[in-house]
Amino acid sequence: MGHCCSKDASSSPVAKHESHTAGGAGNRQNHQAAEVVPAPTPSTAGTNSNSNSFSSSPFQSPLPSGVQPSPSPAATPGRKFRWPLPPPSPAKPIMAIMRRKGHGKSPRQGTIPEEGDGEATPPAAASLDKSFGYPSNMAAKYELGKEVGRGHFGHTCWGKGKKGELKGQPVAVKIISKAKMTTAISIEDVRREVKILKALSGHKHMIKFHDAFEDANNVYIVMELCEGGELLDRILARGGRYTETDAKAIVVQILSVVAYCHLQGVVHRDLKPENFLFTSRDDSSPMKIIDFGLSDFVRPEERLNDIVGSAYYVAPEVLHRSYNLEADIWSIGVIAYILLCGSRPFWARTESGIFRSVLRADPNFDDSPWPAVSPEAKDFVKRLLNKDHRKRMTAVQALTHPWLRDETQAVPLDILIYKLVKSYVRSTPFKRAALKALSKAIPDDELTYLRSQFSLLEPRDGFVTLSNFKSALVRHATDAMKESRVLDILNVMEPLAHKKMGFEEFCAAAISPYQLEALDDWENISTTAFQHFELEGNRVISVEELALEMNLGPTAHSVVKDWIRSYDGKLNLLGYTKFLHGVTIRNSNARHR
Ligand SMILES: Nc1ncnc2c1ncn2[C@@H]1O[C@H](COP(=O)(O)OP(=O)(O)OP(=O)(O)O)[C@@H](O)[C@H]1O
Ligand SMILES: [Ca+2]
Ligand SMILES: [Ca+2]
Ligand SMILES: [Ca+2]
Repeated sequence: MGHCCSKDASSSPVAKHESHTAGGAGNRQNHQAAEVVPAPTPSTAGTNSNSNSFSSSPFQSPLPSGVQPSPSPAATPGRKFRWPLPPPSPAKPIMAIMRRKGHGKSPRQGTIPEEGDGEATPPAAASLDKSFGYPSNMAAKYELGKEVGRGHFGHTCWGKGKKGELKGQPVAVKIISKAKMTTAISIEDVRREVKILKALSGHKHMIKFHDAFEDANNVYIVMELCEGGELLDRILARGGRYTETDAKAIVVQILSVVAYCHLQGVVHRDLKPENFLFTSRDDSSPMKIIDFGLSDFVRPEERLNDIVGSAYYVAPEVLHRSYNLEADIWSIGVIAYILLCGSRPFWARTESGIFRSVLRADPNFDDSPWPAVSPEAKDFVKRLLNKDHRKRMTAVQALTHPWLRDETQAVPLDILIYKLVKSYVRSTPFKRAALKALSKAIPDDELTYLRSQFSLLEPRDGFVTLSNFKSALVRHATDAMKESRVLDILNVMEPLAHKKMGFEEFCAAAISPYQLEALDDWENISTTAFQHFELEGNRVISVEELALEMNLGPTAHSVVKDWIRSYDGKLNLLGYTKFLHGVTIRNSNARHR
């Protein structure tokens, strides 16, 4: 059902977005094959339970006769049929009404955000300051032409430089109406969009920013013009499915630019095929990432809590209001899934149905074409679509995954190693011994990644210290990194200042037990690791001491008792793996730390 029905539709931002949804879809149909049917918007969902509403899509095989699609995949775990999913048509933003920064609501496991979650308190529009400090003389520098694209927040026009370097050059001008900036948050979003575009311009898959202007009615963002259309349109034109080779070329470009954003402490929060543009019509044209309208700066350890993005692509932890960079990785998983099979991994007719699916349903990897997809590709997608954000690969790790690995390409620096090494140098000797044993059991695939990261730290005589970590970050810093305060993490890595770390110890420091646990081979890995631990690190430990090591309260004593062998007072295998994870008993159902 419509999500804005309980609110004053005329003034709610949702209503505005809804109307733009319609405009966007109509616009798209003009330049696309007529048979492409966008997914139903929630406002039509309640009245239309007919599976034939998608029958004209090029991706559809018809449902078995008499089978009604369930409105919620998650609610029907034992179902016999998986209905064919609709095509990946333009996604609309998650209802703006759920957007509440710093809203005191703590994430609750298993709750699904609904309309009205988060109070809608439209501030007096008159009190909003809509001046950005951008120059107003756009007409002097650029000529404006016809519309080339439209989103929910703005439309984009063709333009041409009138003077200077860009004289005679085509550009794109995204026009964002000030009338639609009805909250302080939406104004801040535009300010941040410009700031981020400016700071990140430079990567080869990043849209190049030229200028920002404003007048009484609009903000204008002048940028490089991409003439090859959206990735979404190419997916649709191909009938939804890419060969693995073609999918790889797309996914590598996405990961490469997202790895760059992430190192700078920028989370995009709206990764979807609509937000990647090809520079030219050419089949082999490179792609550029656009639309930082929902992006934010984030420190490595910070948790963001506002629910933004597009429902089909939103990560579960975003719905739980506690997330960081890994949320983007989930969205890339959704895109990769779509490229490889032509359907969405999480789908339902209503927004809350999609959320339920995101939170609880396992994507289908069994039906056609999945049996014909390589095991590496499947493993790749599964490791992006892990519901536990701690188990997900980072963008850099994904680039070094066997499905994509390319020895000829430079691997970017990964902020994850800073987080992990930081925890390592601040942990107890017993924990470090446990991690050292684990590092001796890791598969070669993981070593490729670790080697690349270690060499990016430019070790001297095989050793790194805090200054190596510092200069590696500084070497890659843009203005965005100042804003996101990524460099702050170096302050808490202080124990490394007077310590030299060789590759062996780096491996122990820069591995994540959570990520390793997600591997099919985890049982073998942990058993082998435990054997090393038995030889070198397993010492006698009391229940009290173990609880202390793991930051557990006295109530946990009865649980950890079972992790210690009665005959010699050392950890057993179960205790070892639990200890590695640092499970907190009381919070073991809270997935966010
Ligand atoms: N640099 C560009 N060159 C060509 N077309 C562009 C460019 N930037 C944006 N567009 C077109 O304009 C559309 C809208 O731009 P953008 O995605 O930035 O707007 P938005 O309103 O924030 O969108 P959304 O609804 O996804 O939030 C894009 O989907 C694309 O088709
Ligand atoms: Ca769009
Ligand atoms: Ca967009
Ligand atoms: Ca946007």
